[in-house]
Amino acid sequence: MTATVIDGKAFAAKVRGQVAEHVARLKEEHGITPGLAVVLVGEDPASQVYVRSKGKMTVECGMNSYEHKLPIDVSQEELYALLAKLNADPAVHGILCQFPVPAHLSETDIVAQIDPAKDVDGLHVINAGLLASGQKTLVSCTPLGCLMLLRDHLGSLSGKSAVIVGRSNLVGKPVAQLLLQDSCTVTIAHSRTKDLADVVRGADIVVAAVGRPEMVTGDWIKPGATVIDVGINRIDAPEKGLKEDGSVKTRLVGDCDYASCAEVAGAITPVPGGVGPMTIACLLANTVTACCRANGLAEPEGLTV
Ligand SMILES: Nc1nc(=O)c2c([nH]1)NC[C@@H]1CN(c3ccc(C(=O)N[C@@H](CCC(=O)O)C(=O)O)cc3)C=[N+]21
Repeated sequence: MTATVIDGKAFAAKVRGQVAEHVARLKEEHGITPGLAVVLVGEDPASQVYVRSKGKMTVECGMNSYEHKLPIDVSQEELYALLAKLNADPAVHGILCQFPVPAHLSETDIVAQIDPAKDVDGLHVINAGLLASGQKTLVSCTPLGCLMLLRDHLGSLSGKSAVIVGRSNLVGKPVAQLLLQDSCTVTIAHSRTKDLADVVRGADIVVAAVGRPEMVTGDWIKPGATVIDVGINRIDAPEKGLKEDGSVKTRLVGDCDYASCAEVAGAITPVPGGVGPMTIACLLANTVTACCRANGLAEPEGLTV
């Protein structure tokens, strides 16, 4: 058997199309343009690429993009002052501080400075708590993207057994909350889980979010299961040769060993082209949602849970 490939890239383009429609309607009917502010500290090349791509797609959807680049040695006070300014700015409906940040800053403390109503990353404890208690909130982009892909592929998730490998606040925990809300029987497995492969073999739905390249192999997968690979790992690919500067070329792999998992699974998300593009699409969706809520307007259907 060969798994159906879940095309996250195509689905993300569809979601961005829906976002653009809502944005156009907000403009026409209410004269409002949603705005997303992205804060980047330092000059990490990978982060710069992501931030540029987010800004480009924000504008493509008809929204305003505000990029704030701060030097790597920016003080906590200066960063918090910027966040306070963005919190107070009525043209800004979503705020995202790109992670990772330099060691002298704390990601937890940064998120706590962001107005929960503008926390389009869904990371503020208020939003995490609202999600955990089943209330309306802004849901983290990657977990929301995983849920959209699963619902699209499987329809109802009710009664299915889901095993999430990874317990991070960014992905594992919120994905578990969302799947529980959709009536899955949820297990959160992690590095200390005993007989991890056996646990995963019981799952109708596997969400791999550990950050370990190609850790989940085909012999862990129940035949026909749906596999969502959240991992984005850049590994050396000497078979591709050398870059101009003499360093080894790299390739992107997930937390699943794609070839062996695809032989057993019913469906699987590829890396790249799976969950990654959905993360950005959901960030844009969250910005529209936050904008509608801020203005007391009806929320876009299909873009929230
Ligand atoms: N506050 C914050 N929120 C985030 O959501 C956040 C963050 N910080 N820091 C970094 C991670 C990473 N992340 C990705 C988003 C899209 C792709 C994506 O679109 N990937 C493409 C390929 C990209 C490539 O080729 O490098 C794909 O999987 O097809 C990947 C990774 C968001 N993050």
